[in-house]
Amino acid sequence: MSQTRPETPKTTRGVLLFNLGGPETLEDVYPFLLNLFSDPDIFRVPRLIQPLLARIIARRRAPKSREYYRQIGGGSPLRKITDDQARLLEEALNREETDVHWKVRVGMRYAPPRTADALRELVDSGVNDLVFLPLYPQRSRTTTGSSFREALAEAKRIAPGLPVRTIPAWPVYPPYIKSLAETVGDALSRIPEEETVHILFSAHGIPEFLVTREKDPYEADTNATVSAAMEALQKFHPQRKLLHHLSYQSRVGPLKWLGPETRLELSRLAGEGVRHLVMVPISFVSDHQETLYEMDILYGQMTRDLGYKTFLRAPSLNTRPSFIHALASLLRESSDPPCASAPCFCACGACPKQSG
Ligand SMILES: C=CC1=C(C)c2cc3[nH]c(cc4nc(cc5[nH]c(cc1n2)c(C)c5CCC(=O)O)C(CCC(=O)O)=C4C)c(C)c3C=C
Ligand SMILES: [Fe+2]
Ligand SMILES: [Fe+2]
Repeated sequence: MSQTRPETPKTTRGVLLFNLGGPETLEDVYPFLLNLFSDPDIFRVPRLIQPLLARIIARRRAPKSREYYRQIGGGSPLRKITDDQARLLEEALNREETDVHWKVRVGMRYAPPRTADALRELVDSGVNDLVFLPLYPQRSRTTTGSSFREALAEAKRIAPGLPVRTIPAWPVYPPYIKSLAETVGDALSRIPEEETVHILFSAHGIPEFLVTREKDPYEADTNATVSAAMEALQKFHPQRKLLHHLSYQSRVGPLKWLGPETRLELSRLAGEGVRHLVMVPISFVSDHQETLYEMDILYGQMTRDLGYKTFLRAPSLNTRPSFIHALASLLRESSDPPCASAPCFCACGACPKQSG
């Protein structure tokens, strides 16, 4: 008589991928901006006046913002790309036979699919535990911190006791760095090998006081990504002469932001006689307004006017197989939050220094 051993039941693990979200149509621009400016983690004003101020600023910003989205086809592709990333990641994770069954969903901060809905869907489907993975490689209170704060509060409300693990950041995770270097390699392959190429990493800016006064780890994480990416590039392209720079884009409002500003760096480098430039989006893993409008259209025109011979933008990671593979290994390997040993604002509960 043959005996079948009872199989150990699989753990069903829910993964929530975080991103900002973006307006899918021009009508979505105002509600998106209203949600963004209502968030005290991204727009810091006295709590009592935030709702009123958020409406005023969103209304004032909307026409300018709409014009950007009009120029990239009438809306942000971020939702579609992130949904594709989630689907491919889930397939990659479940392809390997293990005792875990993975379910991956997207939770956006300011646009559908909203974090609370994604979380509810995962909990209702009977997951045994949850992993929160921001699609921001570098930590900042304005992005990772904000998403974690919302999602951890929501998880506590709808599923108290359900184990939650957070992956606050992955700025130098080798498979990510390799994939990022690959995108730069795509651009380099279009420039003759004997030419010196300047690589300009362009990151999304944040107000400077967050770093200087509140020790937001964003600038340090960004520097770490740049160093690791350059090390990988030099290894993969030993015969190329590569010089690199880092600047910050997308400033909003009157405060001083991290610098130098990308637009000014482009002028400075042109003044120094730089001719071949590859721009690398660094805080974003997916195409959206900041890559498609700001980099391709705005800086594209600027570099033509400034007389650059070559201006190429490294493609975004999007659904690049090596990137999906990097996220899958990150999820499989992660156990404890890496922020347990460094200052962090992710509100994961393991950070040694948190401010309210
Ligand atoms: C209010 C100030 C802002 C801070 C600080 C900020 C930080 C920050 N943002 C991203 C990534 C994205 N930003 C996006 C849009 C967007 N961001 C701001 C403002 C701040 N961002 C605004 C006003 C907007 C709307 C667009 C505009 O009017 O310019 C998006 C989505 C865009 C899309 O097309 O889908 C992303 C993604 C990071 C990584 C970051 C700090 C590290
Ligand atoms: Fe932004
Ligand atoms: Fe943390």
